[in-house]
Amino acid sequence: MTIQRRGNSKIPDANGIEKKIKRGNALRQASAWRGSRGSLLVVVVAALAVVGTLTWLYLASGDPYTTETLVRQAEVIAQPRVYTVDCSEDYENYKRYPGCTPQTCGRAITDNSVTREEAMALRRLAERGLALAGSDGGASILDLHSGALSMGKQFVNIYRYFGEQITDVFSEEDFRLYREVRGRIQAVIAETFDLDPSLLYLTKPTFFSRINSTLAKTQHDEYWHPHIDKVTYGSFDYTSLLYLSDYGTDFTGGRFIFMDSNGNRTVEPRAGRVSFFSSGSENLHRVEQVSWGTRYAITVSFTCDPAHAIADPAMPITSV
Ligand SMILES: O=C(O)CCC(=O)C(=O)O
Ligand SMILES: [Fe+2]
Repeated sequence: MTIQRRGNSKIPDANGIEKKIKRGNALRQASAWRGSRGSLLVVVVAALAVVGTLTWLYLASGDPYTTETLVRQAEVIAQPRVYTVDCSEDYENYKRYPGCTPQTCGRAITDNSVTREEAMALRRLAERGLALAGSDGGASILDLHSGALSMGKQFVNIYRYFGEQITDVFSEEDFRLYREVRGRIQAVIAETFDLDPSLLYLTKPTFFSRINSTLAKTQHDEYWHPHIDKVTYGSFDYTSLLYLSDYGTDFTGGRFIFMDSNGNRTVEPRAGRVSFFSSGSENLHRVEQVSWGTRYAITVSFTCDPAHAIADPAMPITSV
């Protein structure tokens, strides 16, 4: 007799059960994955919404802090490029001199007042003077008016320290060139700010600066701090800077930066370039740290107060 396997089709064998279990597991895993994929999608969509909203808010409110280059080294500016800014209240703490005290404030740059040849001659003068000593740190100054010269961690008076020897270093021609250039800077400041040039006076300090990337040794080497010239120097009403070397080729870093409430505005030094501005807190500024090379400049500044006027630097009268 044939033994029939009854109900064979209905009762699954061990293999069949195993397969079902595996299929069940696979289905459960797939649905779990579908579930986590769904929540991931929600997170991504939410993140995109947040980023989108922030970007929109940022663009709608305007870039809160920008850096604008007012003039690049390679440009040559024939006519002063003038930017007016509202005058600060600083001038109210000082006696006003009609025809001179800033009423319109601002900043301007020109490459047309001093030639590159004149700038090179002044740079050679600075190189010769500063070669006599110089700071141990990265910033040295030479003030032809007072005679102050950086030496190590302090200053010496070149006219006293070197005596008659100074006539081997500087010539009458050097002082004539300084005077000539000072006069032209005075004229362009007066014209730009609509002043009577005869009511503007050279004031102190007026100095050559040489900056390199050597580590600062004293506070005098820390030229990069933001400052306001009228606060730092008191007598200044208009500051001018005559650059004697080129940003990018003679040095890197060392750009001049106007620090406005809504951003930085930079001037890239160029030999022969004159940058000038009213000296109050409307023109808070700093110099970027020099990262390579050597930067030369002259600070030439003017006051409206005759009591703070100084004479042009001159060769001291040496005894015969
Ligand atoms: O050299 C410069 O560009 C700026 C110097 C300066 O800020 C200053 O002499 O007060
Ligand atoms: Fe300054």
